[in-house]
Amino acid sequence: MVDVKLNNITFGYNAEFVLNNISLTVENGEFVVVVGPNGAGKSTLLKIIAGLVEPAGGQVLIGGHRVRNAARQGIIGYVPQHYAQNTAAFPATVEEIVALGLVNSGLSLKSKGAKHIVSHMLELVGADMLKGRRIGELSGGQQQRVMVARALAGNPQLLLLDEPTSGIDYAASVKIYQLLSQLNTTLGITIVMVSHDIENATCSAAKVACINRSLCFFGSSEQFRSSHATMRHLWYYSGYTG
Ligand SMILES: Nc1ncnc2c1ncn2[C@@H]1O[C@H](COP(=O)(O)OP(=O)(O)OP(=O)(O)O)[C@@H](O)[C@H]1O
Repeated sequence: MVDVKLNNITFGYNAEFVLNNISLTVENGEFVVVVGPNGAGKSTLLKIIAGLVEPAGGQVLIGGHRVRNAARQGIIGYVPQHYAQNTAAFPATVEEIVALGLVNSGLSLKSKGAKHIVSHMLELVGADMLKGRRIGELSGGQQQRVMVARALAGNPQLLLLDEPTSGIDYAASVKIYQLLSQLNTTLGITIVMVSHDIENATCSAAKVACINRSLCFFGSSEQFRSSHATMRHLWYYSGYTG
């Protein structure tokens, strides 16, 4: 378990200002969903937490360490956005994809130990029956489960997920949220997830961070759901007029 501290994070792509002075703390073992309209900077913020993008200003601390050190130590598991769409023609099997999560573990990916971990991770996400299948043959929901298994293989203390249910049907989405809740409560993994599915995500996550380039709201999911002001702010900036 680790906590995540964002201190005054600021970022822009070229001339475009994307994140403005964002500060928040995700406590040890907490499950936080990041919501906000399209273009709000959610994916960018997640990439900064993952250590994939360097902020222009401010600091990210994961368990008290600078994010680059945490990434090197394998503390972070990251599931990127739209993975499913990028893999259609990819020839690797599910087992091979999940084994990639072990590249920093020091284990040979062909070793018995690696195979054991891969099987265990696939069991954990309910995808063990898929292990010999090619990743590109799987449905979006199945692929997302495999990607969560890959992220878990490195034994992360922090799991970052960028829209894990995008393009996935309602029933499969609910199963993925249930899986994440279970991983959070049984393994104590800290989770930060970007999602547009406010209804389901706020049922699984204990806290919500609503951003629209700045932090608009950070508090409990119950508070968020009952806060009409927050919802109005969110929809106003997303162009929603209903
Ligand atoms: N690599 C990039 N180069 C330049 N601009 C980018 C890049 N990635 C994102 N942006 C811009 O930064 C802004 C924030 O993008 P980001 O993907 O972080 O938003 P988001 O909240 O995740 O959006 P969505 O909900 O649509 O996925 C957008 O205006 C986007 O066009």
